[in-house]
Amino acid sequence: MKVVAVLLAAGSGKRFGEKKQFVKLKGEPLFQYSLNTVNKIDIITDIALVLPEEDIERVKVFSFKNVIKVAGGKERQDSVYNALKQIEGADIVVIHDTARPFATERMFIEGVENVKKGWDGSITAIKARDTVKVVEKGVVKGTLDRESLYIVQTPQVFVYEKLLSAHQKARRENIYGTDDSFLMERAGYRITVNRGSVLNFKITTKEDIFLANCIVRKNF
Ligand SMILES: Nc1ccn([C@@H]2O[C@H](COP(=O)(O)OP(=O)(O)OP(=O)(O)O)[C@@H](O)[C@H]2O)c(=O)n1
Ligand SMILES: C[C@](O)(CO)[C@H](O)COP(=O)(O)O
Repeated sequence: MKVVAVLLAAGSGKRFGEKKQFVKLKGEPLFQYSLNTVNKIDIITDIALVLPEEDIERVKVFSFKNVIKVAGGKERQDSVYNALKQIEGADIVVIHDTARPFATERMFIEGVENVKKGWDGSITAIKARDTVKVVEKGVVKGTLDRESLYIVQTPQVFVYEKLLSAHQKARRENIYGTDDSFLMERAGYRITVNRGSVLNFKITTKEDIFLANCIVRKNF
């Protein structure tokens, strides 16, 4: 069975202020953390690393597994689609933001196992722990029922052919979402969740890289 990891590192880092995927965390570029984790997972056979087109040639990648480099697109969703087109023949695809350097092997493996059991997809998530309110123009409009609220992360694992068709449908309809599960949900597929962690946060702003540095240096 061909299980391919699509590692996304083609963002422009608008909220961070620079391309965060190349920022060094304890001597290694951020994107390399996800490669290191995926390299330890036997069930993942191949890797597609998605990079900004202008960086593809110069970026050095360390991996024991076969890695193809793919040029990213304008939006995250375009980057995923570019990778899907390059990995024809995959059975299962694992989509992961390299901006989440602390995703664990377990998260990848549980996702793949759920899909092998028959789910169309499995997404890493944690239950909401804070109270979530709807606020419009500074006015609190309501409080959501926390019991059914989950904070969603990556890795997200899908049946390859189904994710490809969900992406094609979204492109035909000019729909963009912030994750791949959204496209699968609107195409009617059944998605489950696997256990995430608060430590699997996304490096979005400079505050996040400060936290990540504390974690890798263990000085908190
Ligand atoms: N066109 C894009 C946009 C995002 N990503 C990837 O998707 C993940 C999540 O995106 P985000 O945190 O939004 O990264 P950026 O797009 O770099 O950040 P910003 O939205 O602040 O510009 C990251 O691993 C990022 O590299 C990508 O591969 N291609
Ligand atoms: C896919 C994701 O990481 C799940 O939380 C998130 O939706 C990416 O969103 P962003 O807008 O690209 O930061």
